[in-house]
This record gives sequence, C-alpha cells and structure tokens, in this order.
Amino acid sequence: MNRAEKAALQLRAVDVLRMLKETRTYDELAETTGLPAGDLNRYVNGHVLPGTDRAREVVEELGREALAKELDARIRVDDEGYVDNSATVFDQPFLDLVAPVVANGFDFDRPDVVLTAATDGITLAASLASYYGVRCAYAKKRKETAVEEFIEARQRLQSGIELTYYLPASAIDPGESVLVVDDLIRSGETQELLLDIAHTAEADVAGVFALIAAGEDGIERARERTDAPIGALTSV
Ligand SMILES: O=P(O)(O)OC[C@H]1O[C@H](OP(=O)(O)OP(=O)(O)O)[C@H](O)[C@@H]1O
Repeated sequence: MNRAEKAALQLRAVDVLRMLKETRTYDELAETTGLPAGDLNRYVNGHVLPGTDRAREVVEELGREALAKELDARIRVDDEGYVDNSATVFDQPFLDLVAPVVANGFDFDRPDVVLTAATDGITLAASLASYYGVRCAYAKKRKETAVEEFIEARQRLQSGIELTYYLPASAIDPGESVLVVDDLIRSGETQELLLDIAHTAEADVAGVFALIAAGEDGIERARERTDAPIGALTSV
C-alpha cells in the first residue's frame, strides 16, 4: 500500500467511525470497536488518524457489519417480495461509505472499469469507481442517439419479455478488467447481461457485487458465468 492509499484507508475508517458514532455514545462506540473511548474521540473529531492496522480493521470488519445492518434497516420488501431500496440508492454519502468496505472486504482486484445497468445501480457504481479512481460505465435499455457503435446483450426473460442492454463500444477496451455491480441481484438476468457485455468487450471480470441479494438464484446464476469472486453486502 502506498502512502496515498494508506491515507485514504485512514480517512475511510474515520468516516465509518463517524457513522457509527451518530447512534452511539463514545463508551458504546468503544464497546462496539474494542478501541479506547479517548482514541475514538480524537479520530471522530479529526485530531488524530487511526493507524493503518486499526483503520483496516474498522473498514473491513466493523464497517462491513455496520453497513450491512444499516442496509437491512433501510430495505423495504412488499407483500410480493419486491424490494424498495430507494433509501439506499438515493443516498450517495452512504454509498461512499460502502465503497471502501466493498473494495477492502471482498476479494475483488482493482478494476479498470466499474460496470452496471441503468438505472438503480448507477449511484453504487459511481461510488466504487470514484473510490478506485477508475471509470464508471452503465449499460442502458435504449441506444443513445449520438453513439455510433454499441455492445448489445439480449435475453428472453422468464417473463417472456425480451430485454436488451446497450453499452457504447468505447466504454470498455479489450483486456481491461471490469467489476460488475448492481444495487440488487434477484434472478441474475441483469448480471448475466452485463457479464455478456464484458465478454463481448473481451474484458476480464474482476468480480460481481450487489448490495442486496434477493434469494440465492441470482448469485448462483452469476457463479455459473464467471470464476471471479461474487458477493453481496446483505441478503433478503
Ligand atoms: O437479478 P435481476 O432479476 O435481473 O434483478 C435485478 C435488477 O432489477 C433492478 O433493475 P430494473 O430492471 O428494475 O431497472 P431499474 O434499475 O431501471 O429500476 C435492479 O436495479 C437490478 O438491475
């Protein structure tokens, strides 16, 4: 890890501690983290930065657990099992906290491009791309007028409807590494289309990530398509 990466990790740990502090006293935060309340006070107030080892623990362990809990609290599932996660995908600061936890807590290699599908995956993909310092690309269900060349991926869904996603061909270069992300994975049809796009672009897949896995089908479907690591922050 170079100096800039260390500093980024330390600052992310402070972000996670600040989020946890919102609903806790310093004594409670000390209990949650196992760190002395005095140190926590200095971190949260920005007087001192946690060391790299502490920062990593906070981001990878506590951060992941705390964010998964926060995510669970925000998800609404209706009577038919459909998930409303607008409280999450509209909250860019929250997703900015998720990004380092995903980048450090799962086995994804740093990608060249973070790829998602419009619409709801975009804010998560943007946070991750910004964290890694790489491009964010999103496939759309319609062709953008001024773009000449597209990569297309088409599939007949279980419902019988045909779904096509289009990505400008210039968005991914052959040999680049792509992290495929989305807010939700349910049937895995969308992830499969995104993996098809990555394949057509002759890109490598760094991993597949969803904030929420609704059931196991989607994860299993993605697993059939790639050997890359696959993960979700929480499942319903
Ligand atoms: O695993 P799957 O069964 O493919 O479901 C997951 C997809 O469904 C939702 O998108 P949707 O198609 O509703 O489009 P939207 O993001 O524009 O709402 C969600 O954002 C995922 O992309």
